[in-house]
Order: sequence, then C-alpha cells, then structure tokens
Amino acid sequence: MFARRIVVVGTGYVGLTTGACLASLGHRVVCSDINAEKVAQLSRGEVRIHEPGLAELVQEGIAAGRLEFVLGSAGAVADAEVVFLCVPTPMGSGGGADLAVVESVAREVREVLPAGCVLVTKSTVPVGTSARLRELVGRPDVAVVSNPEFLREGSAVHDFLNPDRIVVGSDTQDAAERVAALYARLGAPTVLTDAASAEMVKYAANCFLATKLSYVNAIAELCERLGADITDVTEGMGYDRRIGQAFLQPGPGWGGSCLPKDTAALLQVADAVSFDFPLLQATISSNERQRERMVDKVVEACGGSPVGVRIGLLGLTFKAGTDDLRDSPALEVARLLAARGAELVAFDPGLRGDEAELPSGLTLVDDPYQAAKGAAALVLLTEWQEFRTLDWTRVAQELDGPVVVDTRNHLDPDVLRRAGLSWRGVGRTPVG
Ligand SMILES: NC(=O)c1ccc[n+]([C@@H]2O[C@H](COP(=O)([O-])OP(=O)(O)OC[C@H]3O[C@@H](n4cnc5c(N)ncnc54)[C@H](O)[C@@H]3O)[C@@H](O)[C@H]2O)c1
Ligand SMILES: O=c1ccn([C@@H]2O[C@H](COP(=O)(O)OP(=O)(O)O[C@H]3O[C@H](CO)[C@@H](O)[C@H](O)[C@H]3O)[C@@H](O)[C@H]2O)c(=O)[nH]1
Repeated sequence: MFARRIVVVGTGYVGLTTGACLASLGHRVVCSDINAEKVAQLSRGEVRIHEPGLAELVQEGIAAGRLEFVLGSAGAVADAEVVFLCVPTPMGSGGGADLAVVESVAREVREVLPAGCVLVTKSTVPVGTSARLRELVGRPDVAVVSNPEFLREGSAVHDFLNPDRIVVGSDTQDAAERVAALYARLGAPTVLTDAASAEMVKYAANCFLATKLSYVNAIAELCERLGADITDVTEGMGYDRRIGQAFLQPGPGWGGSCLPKDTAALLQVADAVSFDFPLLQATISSNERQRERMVDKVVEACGGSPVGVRIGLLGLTFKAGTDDLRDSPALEVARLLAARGAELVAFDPGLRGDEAELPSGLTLVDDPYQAAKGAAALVLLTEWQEFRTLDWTRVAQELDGPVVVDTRNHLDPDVLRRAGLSWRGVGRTPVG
C-alpha cells in the first residue's frame, strides 16, 4: 500500500483522530478547518480535546512531516487523492440531519478537486447524501464514497486503530476499494457495499445501541418495582453471546453528540418515506423519561422539594473520559433541577471551568468535596473512575444530608454505608 495524499476537512473529534491516525499509518495528511485559532494550535501540536493518545500522534505526525494543518479547504485539496469530510451534521429543525456544512464544503472544493480524486463522507449523513453530493459536485471524474466512522469519544484513537469493522460504500466500486485500501494495515473486517447501505449502517448501529440502552433502563425501572437487582439481571443477560455484556449499564439516559441526533434523524428519514417507526420513537421518549425519573429520585432524596435546596453533583459530561457536554444527560438533569429551584454545585474532572453550556443556577467547583459541602444530597451523574475512591467519610462530613443518588450504579453501596451514608441507585434496592 503506497502512502496517499489525503485531505481531512474538519478537525474535531472525528477529523483530528482520522487525520492523526492516517498519518500514523504512513499517509501524507493535510487537515483543514475554518477555525483559525484551532489551526494555529494544532500546527503547534496543541490538542485541546480530551482524547488519550491523540496529542502524541499529532505531534509525531507533524515531526515526521506527514501531518499539517491549514485554514480553509479549497487550497488544501489541489493535489489530494482522497478528501474526507469530517464536518458537523447537527440536528436540524424538525429533527433531521442538517447537511449545510457538508454541502458548503462540497461547493467550496468542487472546482478544485483534481481529476480522479475521491470525496468521502465520514460525517454521519442520511441515506441519499452521497447521491446528492455526486450531483452537487457535478464532476464525473470525482467519485463519492461513504465511509461512516464508529469511534467513541474518550477512546477515539484506540477505536480508530482497532475498529470492529470498516464500512465503505459507493456506486463506484473502484473508488470504494481505494478508500478501503487506506485501512488495509488495520486488518479489520471490511464491508464493501453501495453508498445507501453504508450510510444506513451508521444509523442502524447507533439507533440499535440507543434502543438497547432504553430497554435496559426500562428493565432497571421494572427491577426497582419488582425487587429484582439490575446488576445481576444484566450480568445474566450479557453472558448470552447473542446479547453481550456491552451497553447494558443503566444510567441517567443516553446522550452525547451522536445518539440523540442520529435517532432523531433516522426517525425523520423514516417519516419522509411514510414508514411508521414506533419502536424508535419509544427509544427516544423512554430516554427523555429516564432523565425525569432521575430528577424525581433526587427530589425524593431532598425530602420532596428542591426549591432553594443545595444539591451537589458529581460529573456533568455525557459519559466519563470525555470533556464533551453536548446533549449530556447529566446536564439535562441539572437543568431540570435548576428549573425546579435547586441550587447546584458541581464537580467534573474533565471540565476546565470556561464551558459556555452550563445552566444558570449551577456553580462549578474544583474538587468533589466542595460539591458536597453543605448539600442536602449528592448526585453522581457521570461515571468518572475517581469518584469510586473518594474519601467517603470526608464526603459524609461535608454533606448536610445523608443521601447519595448514584444514577450510574457506579459506587460501592457498602463503602457508603460504612461512612454513614445512604445509597440510592438505579434498578437496585436502596442501601442505608
Ligand atoms: N464525535 C463522535 O464521537 C463521532 C463519531 C462518529 C461520527 N461522528 C460524526 O462525525 C461528524 C463530525 O463530528 P465531530 O464530533 O468530529 O464534530 P466536531 O464539532 O468535534 O468537529 C467539527 C469540526 O469541523 C470544523 N468545521 C466546521 N465547518 C467547517 C467548514 N466549513 N470547513 C472546515 N471545517 C469546518 C469545526 O471547526 C470543527 O473543528 C458528525 O457528522 C458526527 O455525527 C462523530
Ligand atoms: O452501557 C452503557 C453504555 C453507554 N451509555 C451512555 O450512552 C451514551 C453514549 O455512549 P457512547 O456510545 O460510549 O458514546 P459516543 O462516544 O457518543 O459513541 C457513540 O456515538 C458515536 C458517534 O456516532 C459512534 O461512533 C459510536 O460507535 C457510538 O458508541 C452516553 O451517554 C453513555 O453514558 C450508558 O448509559 N450505558
């Protein structure tokens, strides 16, 4: 496999990981972005997102002369063999994927793409987008390929370099094979298909994961009502290889930059072809209910009313191991509590304190004990490993009430009980 001249458009979680990892596989990569400050930082090897191993790969790529960062895409693509679009496709009004950025980049580069170049959508885009881009680009000498990305935030580099599979779809077989060849060294199973099917794989996978989680959260609620223990139930389910242990952890609802927008987008796509999809609709509405259910648990722990009550929060990001607050269930629970009049004090080890998205009525503090100080209840919302090993006797001394609501079943109830605290989890019998 010869090194390819690759351009990656967009240097977010997906684009930067893609660029740095492809450079580490030996390709020559130029990453472009419209954010001048980001381009300047990345050119100096400074990575501002929390992704293990990413800064090192970026610095190695720059030092080896295989990775560079530029402002704007038109200049970058002039001698590209493959151009990856890794730009945002956020939820638009009405729930569908907003393709404005994808299309604007396609317009920006269409006249300068060299003949024989392949334009690849790595952004998550609805079925039909490749066909639409082919028309928009209007160049018979430029192929369009769908190559959805499946990495998770917090383990982006690991996931990219150790993928469960590579999916490449195009109505131009030769172009699909050229894109698949870029990943040859990874030795992953590769699904070569048409563009529509590749686009569909991404939504089908994310919506399946979301449905699995909504199902588990519903079973957890049922366990609570029937006196069963969700931890034992999911362990018993997960040994069945057809089910598997992954994605069986109940929580405050699923969130993040992908599952919420992708479930909404598939629902909209289904609607557009008059396909009634009550299963996916229920997956989404159960998730909204799950967040409200967590709020009810917290309110109960505070004695029935949160008005003017100080509540400590542990974790705000949408899961542990990331600094991303996009569509975070923790943040939504915080917003709902603030709207009901609670005074919130939160600690999250992944946040720097300059985040714009924090709800009003919430104060971010520098350590977990400050979050507990004077609070009527403490609520764990994100499963950061370090929360397990807090000095729970000290936490109990700081708190003004005895209850810890653990929305992730992350803590050891016996440790809390020994510290004189009461533990309230999800789908499990309360302790203390
Ligand atoms: N975050 C994930 O875990 C993940 C995983 C798989 C797929 N995806 C999909 O990948 C796509 C990108 O997601 P992300 O999380 O990396 O987004 P992001 O918001 O982290 O990054 C997007 C980047 O694109 C840049 N950008 C915006 N407009 C641009 C333009 N016109 N030209 C050049 N650059 C531009 C932004 O400045 C930003 O750096 C989305 O479609 C998302 O659904 C995300
Ligand atoms: O057992 C579990 C697993 C996850 N979650 C929650 O589910 C959400 C999503 O988690 P995860 O899938 O790990 O996060 P992402 O990094 O958003 O990754 C998802 O979305 C990406 C963007 O499309 C895809 O590439 C990944 O394959 C897909 O897992 C988070 O709120 C998690 O806390 C649970 O509550 N219980």
